Amino acid sequence: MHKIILSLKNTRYPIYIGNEIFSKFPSLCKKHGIKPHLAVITDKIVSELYLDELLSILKRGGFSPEVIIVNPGETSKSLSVLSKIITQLIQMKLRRDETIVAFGGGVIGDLAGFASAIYLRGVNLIQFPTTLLAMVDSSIGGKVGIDHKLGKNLIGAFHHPVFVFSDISFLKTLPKREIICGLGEVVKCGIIMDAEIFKMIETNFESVLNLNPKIVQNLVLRSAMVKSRIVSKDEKEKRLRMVLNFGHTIGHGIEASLNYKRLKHGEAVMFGMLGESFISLNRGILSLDEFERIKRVIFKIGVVFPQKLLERNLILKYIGYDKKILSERLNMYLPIKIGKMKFFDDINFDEIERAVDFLFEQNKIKLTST
Ligand SMILES: O=C(O)C(=O)C[C@@H](O)[C@H](O)[C@H](O)COP(=O)(O)O
Ligand SMILES: [Zn+2]
Repeated sequence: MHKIILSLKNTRYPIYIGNEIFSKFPSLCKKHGIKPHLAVITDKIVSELYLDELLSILKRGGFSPEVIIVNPGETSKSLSVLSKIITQLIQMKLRRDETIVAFGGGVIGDLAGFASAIYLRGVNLIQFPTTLLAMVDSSIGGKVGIDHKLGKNLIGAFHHPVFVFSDISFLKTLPKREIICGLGEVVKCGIIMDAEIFKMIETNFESVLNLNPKIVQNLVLRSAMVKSRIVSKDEKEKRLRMVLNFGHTIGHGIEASLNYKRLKHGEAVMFGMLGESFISLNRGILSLDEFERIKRVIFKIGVVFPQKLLERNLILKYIGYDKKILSERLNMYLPIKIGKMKFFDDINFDEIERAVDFLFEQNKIKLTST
């Protein structure tokens, strides 16, 4: 089992990563002083696959878990679902020094994480990600929150977990589409900071998709390290952390325009990365060669740009509501080569428009997953 320490100004916490480490979970909870009474928040899919096992290993370890189950999918990141969760937490009398375990993918991590940030003004959180996307990205760094109908993650907080527990063996039951979503954030880590990650996907794509444990564990580890390094330098996204938003300005606009249906976050981010790389290409700061590499990898991953469902102007409208734009000017990091980004504070909305138009021109993008 590997351990990465995320160090922040006021706290530090470990990210445990390994293959088939599930049984170690209760002893780690004990090591971190977790009280016996805890709330596991999960979704219907994860609960059908893994909840019995989690509950039995927790009970065997001396814990008394209670469970809250929500519907899977981004639409659960809403005020109404959050409110139901809070009601259940009150009814189960979860105390301030007790813990919520976010057991699931990115939606559960964000939603249960946000519940843990606001319930009784904050209780302990353990991030137990079960999807690739959650393991490499959303479980790390403390961003928790829900969506508003006008935009993604517009309501939220920074609330760090006591620890993150990533067992890559959970990926065996993950649908290919979810693996692909996670790969979106992995590719992002490659482009923004670790060219080796990008190369691994370029050259070992089939092994990654077939979940070769050695390669997958390496990708999860390297991506978690990229994320930890960035968050530890800029916890509250004053500047450097904005690099993790690569692909998300356009990506969030696409997701919101579809009302968070049809395209998943990681898929939308892939199109966002392609669009935002196009801005770099147009500015002459990214070579055509590097741009083509990015495009090839994204096309190879084979996500669908559901042109027929998308409306250019709606996407642009939602991009305009994005918090990155709401706060001040259009600031963003753009790739200048694979593995290296540069910050710009002079992006104008025309460039975003042209990038969105470019995505619509990519007729070659296969319609495979709708
Ligand atoms: O942790 C971060 O910082 C990120 O930007 C990671 C993103 O991949 C993630 O989707 C995040 O939730 C987006 O945050 P937002 O502040 O742009 O809503
Ligand atoms: Zn993301």
